[in-house]
Amino acid sequence: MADTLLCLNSGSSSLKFGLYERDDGLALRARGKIEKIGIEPYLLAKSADGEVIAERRWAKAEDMSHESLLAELLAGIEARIGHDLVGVGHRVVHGGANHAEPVRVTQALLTELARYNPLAPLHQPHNLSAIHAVAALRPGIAQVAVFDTAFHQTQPPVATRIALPRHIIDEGVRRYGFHGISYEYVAQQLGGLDPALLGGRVIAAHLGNGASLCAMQAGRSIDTTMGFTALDGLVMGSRCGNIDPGVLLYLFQQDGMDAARVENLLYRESGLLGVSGLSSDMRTLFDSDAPAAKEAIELFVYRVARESGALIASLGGLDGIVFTAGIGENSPEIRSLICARLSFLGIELDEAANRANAAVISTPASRIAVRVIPTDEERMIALHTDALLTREAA
Ligand SMILES: Nc1ncnc2c1ncn2[C@@H]1O[C@H](COP(=O)(O)OP(=O)(O)O)[C@@H](O)[C@H]1O
Ligand SMILES: CC(=O)OP(=O)(O)O
Ligand SMILES: [Mg+2]
Repeated sequence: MADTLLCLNSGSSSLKFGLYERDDGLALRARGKIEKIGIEPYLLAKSADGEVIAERRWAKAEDMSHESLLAELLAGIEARIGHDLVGVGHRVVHGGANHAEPVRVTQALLTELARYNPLAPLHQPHNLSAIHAVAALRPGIAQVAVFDTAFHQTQPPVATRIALPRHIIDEGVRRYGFHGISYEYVAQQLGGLDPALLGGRVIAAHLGNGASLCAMQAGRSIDTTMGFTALDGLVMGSRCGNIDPGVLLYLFQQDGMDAARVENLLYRESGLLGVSGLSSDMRTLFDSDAPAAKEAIELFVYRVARESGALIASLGGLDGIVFTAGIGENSPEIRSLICARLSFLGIELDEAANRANAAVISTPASRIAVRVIPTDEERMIALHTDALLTREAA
């Protein structure tokens, strides 16, 4: 039986996974997602050729913690493919300043990473609890942490600096950037599809539930819209993005909110959800006739274009845009609206290609190449986990 790797991407309300065969060039054996954790968990897993291999809904009364759901997932996987799991790779959203590469999980690492829980409250505690759950269920199995921050370690110091007094900066208060696993995968794919473009100046737009832009020069991150935390930058599903810090003072001083209330407001009640008053989900907003839903979409697009302008200045020009993640891969309307706002750059969209979610959606005459590259964070985690375990065994 072939050695397999399990890769986990655990978020606030979802747990995505991929299962890869090590000796077969990391061929995908199964992938899936548990959604709506904490509400009404729903598992859908498919084989590499798309056959449904597991589907389950949990009733409200059942134990549906991340840990118990992961236990069921592991049992289900092993019932199907046997006991050949040799390693588990995890997306860890915040790696702080010390990790430019994936690392083997140790007790000391877990202690270090738990310090970042307050800096990524929607992700980090779940990332770490998945690691603890695997350690409890399969003691001794090799676990690898792959960081969302690592790809951005190539940013120049000026891009990471925050204009606060030195003693605060010295505490590690700086811009890090996130979605790095996705950006690294997109850069690799782009290198295969269009090496000349990868060698140039590119904005990669990861537009999902969390959303950010990455300015890439020669395939490396030189700037990004997320900063110290994954709250910064674009308008997101339920996060506000870039905000005047004076608003926070107002909330504390005038509205009398405490830190926990403000954290909840900024991470869970704002963004598309806050502006629309309806939903954090872009599809729901498109299905709605409510003026507030339209305003939320308009603001999302406006801010992508505005932040793109900032990154184009960081790059000193622009050669291409790559859209990825849930909205970026699947919403021709959003891509078209963003590109219309940026048409002054000489972008010309091929509307038929855009509607078809084609790989290239700009016309041959367009001064800027516009592409769609589906991201695959689980596969990127598998590549890193495999490479690290191979190095260790050598
Ligand atoms: N066809 C579509 N049109 C518009 N938005 C879409 C479409 N498909 C998915 N999305 C949006 O993608 C977002 C989820 O993106 P995803 O990358 O899966 O998020 P995450 O991994 O952060 O949970 C949701 O807002 C969802 O509505
Ligand atoms: C970092 C981040 O925002 O991730 P996600 O898009 O998965 O929420
Ligand atoms: Mg995501």
